[in-house]
Amino acid sequence: MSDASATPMMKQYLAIRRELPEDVLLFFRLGDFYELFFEDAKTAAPLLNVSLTKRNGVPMCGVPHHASTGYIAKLIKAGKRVAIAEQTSEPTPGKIVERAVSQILSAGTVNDLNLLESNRANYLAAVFRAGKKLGLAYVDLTTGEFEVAEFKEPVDLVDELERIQASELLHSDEQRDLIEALGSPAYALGVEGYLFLEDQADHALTQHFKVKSLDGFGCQGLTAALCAAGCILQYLQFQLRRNVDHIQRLRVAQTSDFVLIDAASQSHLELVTARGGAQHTLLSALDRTCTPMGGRKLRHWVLHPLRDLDQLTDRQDMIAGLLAEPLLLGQLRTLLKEVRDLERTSSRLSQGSGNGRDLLAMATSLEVVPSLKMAMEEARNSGFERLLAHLHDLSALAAEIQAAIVDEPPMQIKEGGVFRPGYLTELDELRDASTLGRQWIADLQNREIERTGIKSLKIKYNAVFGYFIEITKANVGAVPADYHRKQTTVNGERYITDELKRMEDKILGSEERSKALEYEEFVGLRGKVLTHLAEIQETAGVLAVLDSLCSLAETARLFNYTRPVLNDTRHLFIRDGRHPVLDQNLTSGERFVPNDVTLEPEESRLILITGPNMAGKSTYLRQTALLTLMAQIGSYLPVTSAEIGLVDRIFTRIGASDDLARGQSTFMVEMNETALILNNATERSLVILDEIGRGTSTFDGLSIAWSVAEHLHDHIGARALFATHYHEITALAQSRSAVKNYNVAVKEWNQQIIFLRKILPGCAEKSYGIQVARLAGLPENVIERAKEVLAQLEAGHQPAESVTEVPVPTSVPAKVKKATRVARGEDAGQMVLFG
Ligand SMILES: Nc1ncnc2c1ncn2[C@@H]1O[C@H](COP(=O)(O)OP(=O)(O)OP(=O)(O)O)[C@@H](O)[C@H]1O
Repeated sequence: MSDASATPMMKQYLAIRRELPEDVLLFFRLGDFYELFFEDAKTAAPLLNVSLTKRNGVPMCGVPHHASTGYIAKLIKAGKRVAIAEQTSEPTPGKIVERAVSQILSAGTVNDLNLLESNRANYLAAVFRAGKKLGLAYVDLTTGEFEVAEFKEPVDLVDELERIQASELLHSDEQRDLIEALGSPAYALGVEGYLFLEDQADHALTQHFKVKSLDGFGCQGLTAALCAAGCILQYLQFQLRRNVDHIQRLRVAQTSDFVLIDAASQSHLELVTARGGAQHTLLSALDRTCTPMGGRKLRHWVLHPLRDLDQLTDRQDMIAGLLAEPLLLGQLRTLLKEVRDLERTSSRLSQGSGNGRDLLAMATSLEVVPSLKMAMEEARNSGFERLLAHLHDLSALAAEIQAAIVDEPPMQIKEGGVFRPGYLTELDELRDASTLGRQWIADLQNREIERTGIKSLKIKYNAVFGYFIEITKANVGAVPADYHRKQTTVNGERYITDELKRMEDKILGSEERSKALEYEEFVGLRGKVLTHLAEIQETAGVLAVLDSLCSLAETARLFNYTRPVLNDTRHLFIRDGRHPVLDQNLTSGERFVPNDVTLEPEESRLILITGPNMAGKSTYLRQTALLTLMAQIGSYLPVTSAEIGLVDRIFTRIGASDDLARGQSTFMVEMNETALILNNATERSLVILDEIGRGTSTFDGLSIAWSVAEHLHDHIGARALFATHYHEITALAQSRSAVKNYNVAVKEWNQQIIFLRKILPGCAEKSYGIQVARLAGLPENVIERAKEVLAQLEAGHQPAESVTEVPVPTSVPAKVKKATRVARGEDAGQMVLFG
C-alpha cells in the first residue's frame, strides 16, 4: 500500500512498521484490540489460531487487549519477536490518537511470568570473535544477572552455551561463520555488526555502569566478551526499548572455577534434561527447594560444580549444620515457602512493568526475612554468618507496602482499586464522591419513578453516552418535559436531564481523578521500593543460596546421605554407592544394589568393566560420574563413605547421542566424543567410557578401544572407568600396573541369567548376549540358531547351515507357513539334512 492512498491511521501504522526489523510482528493497539496487518497478520493468524480477515484489501487479524499475554506467549514460543505499539494520547474528536512502540518482546527478554519457567534462568546471549578469542556475554533480564566469558575454542563455547541454554543468541551479521561453527542453533539471531564495535561497546557499558573503565569488574583485556556485552546492552536499550536500570553489575564468569562438563556429557548424564522426562534428572533428585530463586540457583550449581575446596567445604559445613538441627531445617524450609520470586518481581518493577501484585509479592517475601534471620542467628551453624551479612531486614518497607496495597490488587495499574481505603485521604474523598454519586443516582431513579409513575424507568450507564434514563416504548407518553431525548432504541427511548448530566460530570470526574491519583501513588511507592533495589537483590541472592542448601540437606536427610571427604588427591573411593536418580525412583519391592569404586593413581587409575548386557555397567559408570559431580556441588552422597579428590573435568562417552539428527553416523559421533576426551582430559579429570568402538567392525573396534585404554593409562593418567564387551582388552591388566579388571556379577540358572548387580574384581567370562536377547523376546528359533553360530565361532569355524528343525508357530498365517515349508524343502518332498 502506498502511503499517499492510505488512511491517516494506516499512514501512522506504516511509519511505525518501517522503523522495525522485518521479522518483528507489530501489535498495533486499536481501542480494545491489538491488530496485525499485512504480512504480520498472515504470519501470526495461523500461529495464534485466529481468523485472517481483510479490510479495504489489507490482510489483518487481531486479539483482545486484555487477553494479549497468552497470544504473545504463543508467538514467542514459536520463535517470533513482538513489538507493542500503544496509544500514547487520549482520544479526542477529530484527531488521530498518537501511538508509539513501547517495547519489543523476544524469547530471551520476556518478563511475563506466564512465559517463563520459574526454575530456570532465561538468558539473552551474544557471541563475538575478536582476533583468536571468542567472547560470550549473557543476561537474565528477569533478575539482572549479567556475565561475560572468553574462550579459545568453539567447542568450549558450545559447552558453555549448552550449560546456559539461552533463549536467544545474538551474533554479528558479519560473523556467520562463527555461528556455523557453533552448530547454527535455531535461537541464533543476526544483528548489525556495528552493535559489536569495540568503542561503542565500551561507551555503552561504561555509561550504563557509570564507571570510567570496566577494569573494576575484572574485564581487562576481554575485548571479545565486552563487545558481546556491549551488543546486548545496546540491543536491549535501543532495539527492544527496554529499561535496563536493574542490571547493576557485570561479572566475569571464571570457567576455570568450575568443573567443565562438555555438552555431550551434560546430556549423557541427564543433569537437567532427560530422555525419560524431568523426574529422571539429577536436578530433580536433588531439588527440594521452596522458592523459584532457590530452584534456579540449584540448577546453576548442578551445571557448575566447583573446583575450589574451600568453597565446597563451606557448603558442606552449612549442610552439616542443618542436618545437625533438623528442627531448624524444617523451620527454615517452612519460612522459605512463604517467599515469592523476589528477583523477578523486583526486576519487573524496575522495568516499569510490575503491578500491585508484584509489590505485594515483594512485601510478603520481605516480611519473612526477620524470622529467617532470627532462626539463622540462633542456629549453631557457623557458615550462616556470611549469609546473614547480606540478608537485609526490609520489613519496614514491607509493612509500608502492606498498609498501602489491597489484599487482591488488580493486574492493571491505571484502572484504580490498588490502594486500601484509609491509606490516602484525598483518594478516600474522591472514592466517596463517586460512591455518593452512585447512591445519588440510585435515589434519583426512585424519585423519577415516583414523579413519572413509570415503574420500569431505569437509569443506566454506557461509555458512549454516560448516564441516561431509559423509558420503554409503552411509557414514552408519560415522559416529563424536562427530559431531553438522546437516542431511540428498539425497545424505547433514552433521555438525559440537566441534573443527571451535572452529577455525571462529578462522578466521572472524581473517578478519573482517583484513578490518576492511584497511578501517581503507585509510581511513587514503586520508586521508593526501587531505591532499595540493591539490598533486595542481595537478599534474594542469599535466600536462593539458603534454599539450595536446605534442599541438599533435606535430600540428604530423606535418603540417608553421607558427607564425602573432599581433598586435592587423585583418589576416588566410594563405599556402597547408589545411583542418586535410580535410588529415588525404584518402585516398591525393588532394591538398588550398592557398589564400591576404587580409583587412585598408583594401582587403580583405569578400571575395565566387563559383564553381560543389562547387568548394570552403564548404571555403575554414570553413578560414579554423578556422585563425583554431586560431591563437587557440595552435596552429601548416597554412600556409606567416600573420599573424592577434586576433579577438573568430567568426560563421558555413553551410548548414541542426539547428533544423529545432524546427519553424523553413530561411529563418527562416538569417535568425535572420544577425540574430545583424549585431547582435553588431564590427570585430574574423570573419564567415563561406555563401549568404545561398537559402531564399526569387531577388529577395528577392538583395536581402537585397546589403544584408547592404553593412551588413557599411559599418557593421560586420568581416573577412568571403561566398560566394554571386548573381553580381550582385559589382558591390559597384566602389562599395565594401574589397570584393574572388574565385572558385574550374574548367576546362571536353568539356562537363564540372574542379574546380581554387584561389581566384583576380575573379568567376566561370558557376555550372555544370547540370554539377554531371549529376555528381550527374540523368537526361540533365532535364539537357538544364534547359540549354534556362537559355538562354531568359538571353536574357530565358519558358521555352517542350521541343524535344528525350525518349528512352525501354530498361529502364523497360511501364507507364512507355506513359505517356511518351502524354505525347509518339504514341498519338494525332500528331507533336507543340514550340516
Ligand atoms: N546396582 C543396581 N541395582 C539395581 N538395579 C540396577 C543396578 N544397576 C543397574 N540396574 C538396573 O539394570 C538395568 C540395566 O542396567 P545397565 O543399562 O546399566 O546395564 P548395562 O550392563 O550397561 O547393559 P548394556 O551392556 O546392555 O548396555 C537398568 O535398567 C537398571 O535399572
